[in-house]
Amino acid sequence: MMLLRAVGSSIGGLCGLERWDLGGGGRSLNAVCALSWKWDAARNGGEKAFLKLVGDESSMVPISAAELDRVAMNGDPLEPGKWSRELNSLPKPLSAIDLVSSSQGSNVRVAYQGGPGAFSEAAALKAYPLCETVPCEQFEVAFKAVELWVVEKAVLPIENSLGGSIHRNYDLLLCHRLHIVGEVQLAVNHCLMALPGVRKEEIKRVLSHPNALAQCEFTLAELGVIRQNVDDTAGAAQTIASNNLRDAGAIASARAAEIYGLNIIGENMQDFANNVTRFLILAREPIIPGTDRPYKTSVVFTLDEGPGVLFKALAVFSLRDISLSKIESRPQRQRPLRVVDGLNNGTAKYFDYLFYVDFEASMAEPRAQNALSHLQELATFLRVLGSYPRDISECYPEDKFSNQSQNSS
Ligand SMILES: O=C(O)C(=O)C[C@]1(C(=O)O)C=C[C@@H](O)C=C1
Repeated sequence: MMLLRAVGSSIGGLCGLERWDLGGGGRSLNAVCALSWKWDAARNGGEKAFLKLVGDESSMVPISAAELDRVAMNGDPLEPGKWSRELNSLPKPLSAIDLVSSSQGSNVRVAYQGGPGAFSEAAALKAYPLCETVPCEQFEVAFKAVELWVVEKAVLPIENSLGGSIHRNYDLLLCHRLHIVGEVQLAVNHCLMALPGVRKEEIKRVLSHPNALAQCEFTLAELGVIRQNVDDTAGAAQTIASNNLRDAGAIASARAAEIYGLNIIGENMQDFANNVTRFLILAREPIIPGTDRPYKTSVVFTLDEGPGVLFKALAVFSLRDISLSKIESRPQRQRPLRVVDGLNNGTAKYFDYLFYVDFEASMAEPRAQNALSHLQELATFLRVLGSYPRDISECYPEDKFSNQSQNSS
């Protein structure tokens, strides 16, 4: 079964999504007919239109608005012989070179929260060095951008070594049906920056993302400045530059200082030098997990009440020698309290939780499959969020982190 998707998007956001089932074998002619039919709608909306032929979901071919123009100029799509030229523009078989560039993210659009120069953009570029990064105002917009085919991937922060979990993204993982296909760990060096000529002593307030301000809490307290939350670190730098704020500094990346023309007046502002943020890479489709490298699997589940249920749930992993790398619990928002019959004193009300667990095995391994079928017997709800390669790359280019952990052991 061949599918055709056309996505119209304007610079600022998504305008529409269409999906046709073309039936088997209709890839060429039917696809082009459907394209010229769709062209009017896309053009009239002043949109940049993309056509994606989907055999398996990985063989996407975007067609530009100029190509759409050319197809439309050719007139009646059913006129015999008209389409032989168009057939030449159909997807070509992948070459080894295509595979190398696609692993680098060439032609991949990656959404992140914040503006150019945000740490999340750096994480997206670490994951896909050749990708096109797409800034989003909120985390939720990045989730939706993937769901609505505006981008192929989103890279979003999930935890930081100083600040802990980014709970909003745990909650959003459950509200959306995206899959975790990878992770990126990024060393975060917070710089204090201000307009050229402004000295540290002149700064009365510091603007940044709340997570960034929290990571610099002690340092900023020593400076005695007022802290002001903004949507992202790069946005803080931009606000100072565009409003010519001489009494304010921003906590952001060195790249943000460069982009917005600010001077760096303090480096490594975070309370501990080795500050790392872990990001998740999200996509519409899961990857097929392998066993060729270290993998991680992320699941979320709920449990009934009863003695030792959480202990039993976690034992399914230890029984099979599977290490857990992270446990997080979040209250169940729609049903926060669970009423339980108390022994002697009537009923008690407890918070009801969702448990998020990352374990170090691939879903391709029988021990992981067995652990999850065991967990399913105990859980009232279980969802696999993704099984993906662990980020084992150097986080600090100079390997500062591992030297220090060796020294301290
Ligand atoms: O504001 C940014 O630059 C971001 O990318 C956001 C964010 C976060 O949400 O934690 C990402 C990395 C750092 O931990 C600080 C801020």
